[in-house]
Amino acid sequence: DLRNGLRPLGTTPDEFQRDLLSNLYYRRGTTVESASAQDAYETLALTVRDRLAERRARTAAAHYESNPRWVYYLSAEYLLGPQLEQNLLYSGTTELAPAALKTLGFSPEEVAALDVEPGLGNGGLGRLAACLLDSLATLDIPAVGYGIRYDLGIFKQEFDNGEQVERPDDWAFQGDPWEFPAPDDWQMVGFYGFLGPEGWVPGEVVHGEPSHLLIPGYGTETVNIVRLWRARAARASFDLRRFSAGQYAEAVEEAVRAENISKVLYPDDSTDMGRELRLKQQYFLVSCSLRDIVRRFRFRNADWDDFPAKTVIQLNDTHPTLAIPELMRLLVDEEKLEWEHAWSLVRRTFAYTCHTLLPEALETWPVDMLGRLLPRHLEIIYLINEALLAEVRSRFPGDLDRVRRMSLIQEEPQRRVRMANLAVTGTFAVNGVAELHSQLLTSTTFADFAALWPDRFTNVTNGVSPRRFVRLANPGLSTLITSGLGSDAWLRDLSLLSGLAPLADDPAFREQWRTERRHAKEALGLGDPGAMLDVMIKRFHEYKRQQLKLLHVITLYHRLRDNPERFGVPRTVLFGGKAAPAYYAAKSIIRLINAVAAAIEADPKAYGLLRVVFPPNYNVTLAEKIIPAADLSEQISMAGKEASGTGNMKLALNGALTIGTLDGANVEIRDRVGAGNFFLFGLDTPAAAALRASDYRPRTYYDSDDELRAALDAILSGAFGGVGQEVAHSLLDRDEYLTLADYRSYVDKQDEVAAAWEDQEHWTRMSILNTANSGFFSADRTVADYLSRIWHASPVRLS
Ligand SMILES: CCc1ccc([C@H](C)CC(=O)N[C@@H]2O[C@H](CO)[C@@H](O)[C@H](O)[C@H]2O)cc1
Repeated sequence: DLRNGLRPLGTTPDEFQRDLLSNLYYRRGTTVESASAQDAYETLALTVRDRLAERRARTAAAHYESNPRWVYYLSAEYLLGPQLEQNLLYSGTTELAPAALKTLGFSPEEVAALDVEPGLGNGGLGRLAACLLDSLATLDIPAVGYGIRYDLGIFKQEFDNGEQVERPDDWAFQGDPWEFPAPDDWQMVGFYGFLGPEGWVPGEVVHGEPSHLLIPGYGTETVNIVRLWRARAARASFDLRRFSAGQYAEAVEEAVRAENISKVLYPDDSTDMGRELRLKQQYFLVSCSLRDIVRRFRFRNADWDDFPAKTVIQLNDTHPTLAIPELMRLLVDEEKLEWEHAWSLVRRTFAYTCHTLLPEALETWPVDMLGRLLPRHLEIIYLINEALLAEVRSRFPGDLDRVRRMSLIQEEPQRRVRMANLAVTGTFAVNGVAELHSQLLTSTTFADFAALWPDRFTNVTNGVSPRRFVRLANPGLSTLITSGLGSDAWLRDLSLLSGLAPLADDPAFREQWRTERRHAKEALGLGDPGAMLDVMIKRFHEYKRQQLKLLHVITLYHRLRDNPERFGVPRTVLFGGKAAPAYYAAKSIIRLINAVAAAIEADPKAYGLLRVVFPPNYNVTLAEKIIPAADLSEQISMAGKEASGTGNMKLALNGALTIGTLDGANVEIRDRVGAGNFFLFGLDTPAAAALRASDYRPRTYYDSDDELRAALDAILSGAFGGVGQEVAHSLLDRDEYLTLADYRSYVDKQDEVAAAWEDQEHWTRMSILNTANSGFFSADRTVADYLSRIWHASPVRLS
């Protein structure tokens, strides 16, 4: 191993420079004279990667040595973000890169622009997975993330005449210097077929080929991995006979069919579309990953009874829930364990995190589709259901409704398998992602299961990586925080931020704070740095209520035109986010926002007072630029709908003030930063639910509120490029998420925001206190909670 003759890679500028050049020659196969920016980027990446790979080798050796309890994170999505800056920071080579690149004739900015992020996720769920992996490594926990290596990630968003258009995201067409292909660890996955006397006989077999990316810990030696599976046709599937007969398409048909499984990420983040290919993707992920997990277990263990002691598998929402019947199949059909024995192992191995409250986001699969694709798994699900319903009947005799509600099989209108019920039944722990969310799960979505298994339910409030979303995204403010606290220990213990609170009373520190924030706004270059930057960045969904923010913008515009004294302070409103391609209502809101933005931009009266900007293709890279510059964070979802939110945490940590409802983690943010440092408005969850359940008439709000009526009438009249009437109609007729009911409270609260902004000393004080009191929202704390409440794994420190 490393100590035997392998010289550790150097950390001096010369050694780094030398390694960069040798990588340019020997691994990139080019010279300084003819090196392109892409050559420079890839060479730098390899040079940095080597230093992490060295730590990876030592980590793997230590993990093998200690045969620890492993945390396996199964997720259909990972939003890892751009890798270069992070790996430079985590390998301690940030300072070495600029000089070395200079010898190749390129600047760090030129090269960083080529650092394309792997967009292997939609939004919150995918980014949370990435933040948790970062914290698992930083806390030296033996862990592996498993996912799918989609060829095409989340679509690129462009605007055509204000309309969202989707372009394929071929993120790795240049190859990815950060990944390690490991085709030799391939796995076989079966689909379709029939149940013969000897068990399941698959009708189609594909290969899963893994590659992994390094997940370095910050301020520690540990380097874990995320293993991503890519579908390939089983060996030699190319049909030479057909090819030589000129049937070229047929010759590669099987290969294309196989590769399609990991071809593209499904861009929906809240509605179950029930596509068969998505089900194939989910089974492909869990089958490859479980075989790999069993292979790793077998390295050091022989007794199946040790499996739950050595292994905890976290299901990131319902998407990998097929792992439960798949492990049952492996243990019963292949390892020949007794059913009950296998079931006791399975239930002690899996845990499930639910990330939503929207009924339409809870996945259900048609029994006939699942039965055709995975006949043995349907059989196993039926057997699991039998045992479940027997337990329900014995605990709640005669309660047929409860049996019907809890069954893994929905009978009406179509027979479908309820993946959330299966996830709860086959796991030892179920958690929501914020206090309010977890409460609502046990009082609504999973109330029946909470009555049956109360101890199974817990909460783990989300968190975010302080390294990526403060240190890397906001280096200026980070330096000021470190100087204010006297050390950068806060990067590994974010609770230390509380030491900033006294500095909120220090005018000099406040001045520096404002200066750093101004620099971030200038760097963003979207709107006048002196204006308040009011930011709403998240996926588009009617429950998140981008439409409410838009009604406020139109109201401000009307005030600006009709009674400027009520307008308030110069403001730039920034929207960022994608809508699922098939989500028509969300795309209408995007189009209307762009139309309103254009109308205001074209109105000289608005110049310097009000501006709406909507940079396309919001992703992790853009988030890192926008978040440090934001003054006001819009967290305005209908109470009871946003499971947690994580953008809210990133913005508060960077000193933005939040205007928000008592929803998701907003509740905990407000509790920690103090009610005086948070702009609360709107109906809370019980009030919203009551109004929703009553005969809510949105039109009454239209009739009784002049400003609201004026705003909706403007849209209806086609004042904004003649678009958006359908948005206004749906608000007046249905308004499922109580936008009109919360309008007045919101607009009035925004007036308070404007008044607060007038007093910059007061605003800066609140800004510093938001950062100081948001240490709780570190993903390190989140992982520590998962460890103490669910995972119970221990760190393996490298000597
Ligand atoms: C079936 C289609 C589908 C795909 C993805 C999802 C995700 C669960 C949606 C998601 O990203 N949820 C978000 O998860 C974040 C991390 O926990 C939370 O902070 C957000 O509140 C939640 O909306 C639901 C349904």
